Amino acid sequence: MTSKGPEEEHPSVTLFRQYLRIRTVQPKPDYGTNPALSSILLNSHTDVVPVFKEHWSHDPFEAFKDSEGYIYARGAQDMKCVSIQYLEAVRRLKVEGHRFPRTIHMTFVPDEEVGGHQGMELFVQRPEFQALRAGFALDEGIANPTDAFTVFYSERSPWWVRVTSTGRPGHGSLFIEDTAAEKLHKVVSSILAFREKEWQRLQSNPHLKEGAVTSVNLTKLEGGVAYNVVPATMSASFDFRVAPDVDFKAFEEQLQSWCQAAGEGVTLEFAQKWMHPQVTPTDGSNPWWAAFSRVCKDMNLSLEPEIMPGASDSRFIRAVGVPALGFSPLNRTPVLLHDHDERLHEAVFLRGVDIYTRLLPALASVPALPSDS
Ligand SMILES: CSCC[C@H](NC=O)C(=O)O
Ligand SMILES: [Zn+2]
Ligand SMILES: [Zn+2]
Repeated sequence: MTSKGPEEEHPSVTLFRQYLRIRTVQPKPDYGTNPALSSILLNSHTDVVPVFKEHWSHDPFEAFKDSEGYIYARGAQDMKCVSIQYLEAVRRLKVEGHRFPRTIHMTFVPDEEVGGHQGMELFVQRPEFQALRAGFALDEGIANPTDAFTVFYSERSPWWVRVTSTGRPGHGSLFIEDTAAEKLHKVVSSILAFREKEWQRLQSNPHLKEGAVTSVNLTKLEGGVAYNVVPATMSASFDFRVAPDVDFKAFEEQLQSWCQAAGEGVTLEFAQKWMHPQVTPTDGSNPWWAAFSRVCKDMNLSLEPEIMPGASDSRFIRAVGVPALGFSPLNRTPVLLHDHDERLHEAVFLRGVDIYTRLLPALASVPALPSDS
């Protein structure tokens, strides 16, 4: 009755024995932790994007698991998987009685999918965020269909630009000069020519990944009231994602000059203009990268470091000086974030828990850094 094998041991006894193993011997007790060091922040967002239910094979909020083990749901990849993988890894490490020098914090934030303006953007400015004393953060990445894992060290900056063109109105049957439409057409042509140039640059260089060039899409055209009325105003909206190595001032001047070249009365306004691109180094100069990549090497995981094409909450974290990596431990998985039939195989999900279970001890044990004092 007293002595059982390790599998059968009462969990309370296991916990007791783990506690006994911590050498809290005076006069230099090893309490295991060092709250003076900066912490590790595990961030995830809780919101998900909308669904077109009719295009789904299963109810996107049922989390249906098929006979092969694929779990279908909105958020299966982006990014409810990561939230639970963090929690499960932390739970596992706690159950095993591990203590680390650095504290691990988890944040579950709202509104990432609509820009984070009421979420992480505000939170990083709050005293509660400062109180976490984050030294390094992990946040979401994107699945990788191959054997490799993608890790993001920077992001492109979202610039949402609305170009408004004003011109002479009149009857739709006449050759009216200086119309809003023809001037808007010029700006649209200039911007779409720039798009083509960036696309070609990406296509022609196999070393460049999507996030390394600037993308733009024409996403809205507005204006007009009737077939036979030439409107005095028309507008076009563009979603630019500006690569981190671009000279932002020169780029804005380029946009202005395209508007000016189109004629009088063409102006632009920004609905979103991120101006603080930051790069988290992925070399030996960054001890967080060293710890992260060392674990991946030890686990035989191959990494593909990239610039995130879209925008995540990482940009707010990096902008307040906290290095961050965007990493969702999802390989051999088609990229289905924001798509119909978003799904994740349960084995990939579980493997991700294993990966965090190895990553977190390494990150939370990075020795004291100059930035810690
Ligand atoms: C730029 S604010 C919107 C943020 C959004 N993030 C995830 O998709 C994105 O469009 O990248
Ligand atoms: Zn996301
Ligand atoms: Zn998303």
